[in-house]
Amino acid sequence: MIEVEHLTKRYGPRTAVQDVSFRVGKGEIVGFLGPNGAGKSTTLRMLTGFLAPSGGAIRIDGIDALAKPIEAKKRIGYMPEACPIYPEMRVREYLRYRAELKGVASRAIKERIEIALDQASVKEAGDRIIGQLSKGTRQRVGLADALVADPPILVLDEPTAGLDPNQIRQVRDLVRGLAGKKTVLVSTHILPEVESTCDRVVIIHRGRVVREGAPDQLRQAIAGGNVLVIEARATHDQLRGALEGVEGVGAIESVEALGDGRVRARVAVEELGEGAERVFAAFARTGLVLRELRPETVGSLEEVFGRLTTEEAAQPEPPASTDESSDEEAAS
Ligand SMILES: Nc1ncnc2c1ncn2[C@@H]1O[C@H](COP(=O)(O)OP(=O)(O)OP(=O)(O)O)[C@@H](O)[C@H]1O
Repeated sequence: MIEVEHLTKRYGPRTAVQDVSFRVGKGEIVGFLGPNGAGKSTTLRMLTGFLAPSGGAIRIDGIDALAKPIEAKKRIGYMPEACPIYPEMRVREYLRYRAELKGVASRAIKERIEIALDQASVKEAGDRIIGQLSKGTRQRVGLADALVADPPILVLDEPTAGLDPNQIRQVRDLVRGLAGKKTVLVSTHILPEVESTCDRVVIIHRGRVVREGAPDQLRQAIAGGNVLVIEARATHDQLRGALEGVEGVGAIESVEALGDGRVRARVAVEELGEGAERVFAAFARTGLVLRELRPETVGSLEEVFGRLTTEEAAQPEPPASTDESSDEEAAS
């Protein structure tokens, strides 16, 4: 449904998005994850037709979005980061205005507004003045706006930014509830958000895609193979001696002295289960006390992200520009 190929955006000499390619299949919920300034909003604005790319291609539901931007836009409900909502309008009045703008047939507008209010869990605020709503409720009005024309694709830019934990949960539930019904691309810099709502994650850092996969796959990929964590009452040399020549046991990747005659080591093994059995037997043979033996796991995607961005941070910064203006803003 969404195909992005070699997308690039330069702001003067600064390249904000560089050679970004990814796809979002029909009915998929994909998280677009990256730290602040990674290029998420710039990418989303390009693929929703609000910003002209410097290079690359975008296809929305098979339509070339650069050649036929109006056709492509009709298929997308876009919720920008700072949702432009008119504070003096009432919610239903605003959604009517938006539905008309989006070309919803006039006989269908009333029903579409009620459905969108319901989907965004904001029905109770339908007759209230937007300027008097809490930030969370306003955010949900933005979501109702994205849904009002019943587009097959939703592009949501940080929909939970600035919300309290309760409101965040509501928005997450809502996005999850769209699974299978809509194709969703949702940007965030918050990892638990993608873990709990997304089928797949595209991680962007400094304008480039650094990883892509299911949240679980990403965690495994970064765990870096089969590693056992061993804690024993032993010296470094005793540990090395116990593991020497044990079948299926590879390099000792690190050893840490814990004091009190204990060490903790990370050891590469060919296979986790068998490796653990063999390490256990080897320690039993030597009579050394084994205190802990477990596969190394990466706790959360938070850690994955930390590792990825640290790897990337080792690379030099792209040249900065003082020109903050966009070179080719597209008409909305
Ligand atoms: N109009 C602009 N002119 C110049 N540089 C810009 C402009 N808009 C964004 N940038 C720069 O492009 C880079 C990517 O910004 P972008 O807003 O896309 O990041 P983001 O991942 O959405 O981050 P955030 O969550 O902070 O919005 C940043 O370095 C930003 O400073």
